Amino acid sequence: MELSGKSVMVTGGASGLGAACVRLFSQSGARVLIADINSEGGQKLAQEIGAAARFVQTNVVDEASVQAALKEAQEAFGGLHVLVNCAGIGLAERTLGRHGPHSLEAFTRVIQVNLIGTFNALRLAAQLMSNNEPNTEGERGVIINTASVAAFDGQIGQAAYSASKGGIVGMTLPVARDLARNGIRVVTIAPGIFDTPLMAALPEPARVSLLQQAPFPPRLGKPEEYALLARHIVENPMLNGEVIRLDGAIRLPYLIR
Ligand SMILES: NC(=O)C1=CN([C@@H]2O[C@H](COP(=O)(O)OP(=O)(O)OC[C@H]3O[C@@H](n4cnc5c(N)ncnc54)[C@H](O)[C@@H]3O)[C@@H](O)[C@H]2O)C=CC1
Ligand SMILES: C[C@]12CC(=O)[C@H]3[C@@H](CCC4=CC(=O)CC[C@@]43C)[C@@H]1CC[C@@H]2C(=O)C=O
Repeated sequence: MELSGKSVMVTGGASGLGAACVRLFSQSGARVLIADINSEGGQKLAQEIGAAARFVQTNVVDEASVQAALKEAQEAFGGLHVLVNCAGIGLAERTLGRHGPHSLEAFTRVIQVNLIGTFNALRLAAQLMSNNEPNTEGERGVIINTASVAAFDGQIGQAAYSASKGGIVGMTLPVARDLARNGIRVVTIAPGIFDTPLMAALPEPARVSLLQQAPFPPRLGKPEEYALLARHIVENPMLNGEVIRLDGAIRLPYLIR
């Protein structure tokens, strides 16, 4: 699907990987709805982009909140062709720590935002996309999810985070199969380690240690590199039902030192 003239919603679009998609997609001629819980960052980015962008404060976990964002896409842009799911949170907590077992509340929160929030946004977006006129390939929409390499090589302290990302990996194929009859493709990106505010939460020694494990290129990924792959997924109709690692060949060690 060609991006130019299309309507895109980016959850978590106020920061990091999502913000890079907002910038690249709007430069590519799309109109972009930034759907993020962070209103300060979202409004600032929408102002930076200008007429091609809108911000709607959105909590991906909440059905009414996502519906309100989609209503804005319908009213401001005439519908929705592409959803990029980037909203997510991190957590580091051992299953059995010094002070007792993992907090069930924290585990539930990570699953809620990362996994259920992704499904909530994609199911509601798919409904809106299904109203689109198909293009010559029969495509009505494209959905891009964000997992993590932690879905495959989760580290100590990442039970909740890895479970949430593993859930996104696991639902990619069945959701793509479900939506095939609607002409909607579904692809998940599993990033390695990217230079974003989420990553900045990691203490410097841990960052250095992780970078020493990066074969090539020996650096953090740039958010623009994530956005380049997201744009390619939109443009390439053969990509569907797949999880693509974008990681410079990194394999996470079992422990961040
Ligand atoms: N930065 C990295 O190295 C990697 C990031 N990821 C994943 O990529 C995605 C984007 O991460 P980054 O850009 O690095 O993080 P980030 O922290 O820069 O951006 C995440 C955005 O999600 C928003 N958000 C959080 N909870 C939300 C909610 N309930 N509803 C709506 N928005 C919400 C935040 O306000 C923030 O703007 C996340 O799902 C993360 O797990 C995966 C692998 C590596
Ligand atoms: C999620 C990821 C790996 C992590 O677990 C960390 C997170 C950045 C914030 C963190 C700070 C900590 O003190 C503990 C670990 C963590 C939750 C990292 C951002 C990207 C990493 C990832 O998903 C890799 O694929």
